[in-house]
Amino acid sequence: MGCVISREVQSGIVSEVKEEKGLSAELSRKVGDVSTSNIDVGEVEIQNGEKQREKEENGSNDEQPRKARGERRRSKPNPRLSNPPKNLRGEQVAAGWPPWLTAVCGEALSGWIPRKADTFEKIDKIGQGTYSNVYKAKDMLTGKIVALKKVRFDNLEPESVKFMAREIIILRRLDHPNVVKLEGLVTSRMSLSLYLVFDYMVHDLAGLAASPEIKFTEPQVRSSLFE
Ligand SMILES: Nc1ncnc2c1ncn2[C@@H]1O[C@H](COP(=O)(O)OP(=O)(O)OP(=O)(O)O)[C@@H](O)[C@H]1O
Repeated sequence: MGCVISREVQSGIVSEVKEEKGLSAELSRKVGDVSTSNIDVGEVEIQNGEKQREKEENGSNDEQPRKARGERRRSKPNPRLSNPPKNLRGEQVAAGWPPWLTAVCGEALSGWIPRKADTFEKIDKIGQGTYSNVYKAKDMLTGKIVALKKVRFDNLEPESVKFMAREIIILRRLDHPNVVKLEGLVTSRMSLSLYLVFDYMVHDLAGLAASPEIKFTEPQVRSSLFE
């Protein structure tokens, strides 16, 4: 995302209806197993708990040869060590996020719900980046004008997904008047496509610099070079 310096409106949070089951499944497979169920953890705990009780009832605890310390820890799971990230992913998938996205940037999604693509009306294509096309659009829920950045995934390569995930994670953390704000994401549970929703900026730095009418002051030049 280039440096954009003129803020006009804010967007709402966003999601999409289009279902792309095959592609989504493929990407999930490539990005890694993002199973959202915690059932296996529960079963292990119950089974081990029952085994432990049986041993105590039979008084057979001491009959077993002592295992190495590390092995004992692995065979007796601590209920407090259940996997919170998996729980979080489960909640996020239930909320409508696609598993492949929660797998790569789940932490950056917290507090958001996905918006549907049909709640935006595209007005015009306004730009293109390395991994994206950018559209001016109207948020039909709020009436605000936003910039929708449609991310392209190159042959479902995990690297391009991770690249996009890094951008989301960093933008979600940034809160600075000179950095355009990421307002939300448009996607859905079975979808592969993803739009980032930004405040719409009337101008960008490159456009202003190219304009003969605009003269930057020295402090402005210093500041933009620093950034
Ligand atoms: N929030 C926005 N408001 C208005 N126009 C925007 C906004 N975001 C992007 N654009 C336009 O879209 C163009 C492409 O932006 P994008 O952020 O995808 O790519 P980039 O930062 O130029 O390149 P890269 O993808 O390599 O980071 C920008 O140069 C700008 O003209």
